Amino acid sequence: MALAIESLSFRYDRTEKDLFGGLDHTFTPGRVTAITGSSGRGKSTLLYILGLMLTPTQGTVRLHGQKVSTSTDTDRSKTRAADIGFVFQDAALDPSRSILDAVIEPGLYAGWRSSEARARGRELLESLGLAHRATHRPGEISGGQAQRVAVARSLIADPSVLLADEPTGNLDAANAQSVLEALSHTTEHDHRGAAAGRTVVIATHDPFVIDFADEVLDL
Ligand SMILES: Nc1ncnc2c1ncn2[C@@H]1O[C@H](COP(=O)(O)OP(=O)(O)OP(=O)(O)O)[C@@H](O)[C@H]1O
Repeated sequence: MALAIESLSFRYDRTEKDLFGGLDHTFTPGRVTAITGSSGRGKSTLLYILGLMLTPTQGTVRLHGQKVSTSTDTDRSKTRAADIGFVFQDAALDPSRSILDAVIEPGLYAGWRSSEARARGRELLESLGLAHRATHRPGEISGGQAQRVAVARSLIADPSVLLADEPTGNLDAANAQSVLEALSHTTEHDHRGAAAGRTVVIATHDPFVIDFADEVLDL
């Protein structure tokens, strides 16, 4: 069991209503789960909780059997760097650095050697159709290309858990397909020797993503 929520409840403040009402779910390694539900149901919030950026009001998040939702800030940051990739809806990239530098940054935080991270960064950009943009600055690429850069960045450290918030929003069908394949593909040379594949969780309204997913969690 890679990632699970147990009796999960969350409120932004006491006057707001509970978003999940004691939700239980186990996310299966090697599978893609689409989180669906109408606007405001808490799809993004659930990703932030799974990504250890928000703490549940009640209930637990378990990663590899460990109760991670209640660990210290330092431990949660370490877990995030080592295990969790996140594709945000509005990824802000440093305008002064190249696309390749933006992509490899989380790999360097996770302890990858620069040469190793750069090689993998180039591979990821290639698989997402962006090899020719590696030396460009973020201001020189389109919205759909920026979305794919955010995807490459989330994958650089080969996380066992990948959380993505509407990663195909600006993409045509061919690019949406390559994003979904990249997100769900685990490299053979996983530096931690982890098996069983990546746990991928995608918050989405996109029927193409819902169709691609192995499982759907409707909020
Ligand atoms: N920082 C915040 N403080 C207070 N309330 C918030 C905050 N962020 C989100 N909310 C509220 O929590 C609820 C869930 O928001 P969330 O963004 O998780 O929903 P969503 O299902 O992802 O929506 P969408 O499909 O529109 O992106 C909404 O009612 C939203 O207004």
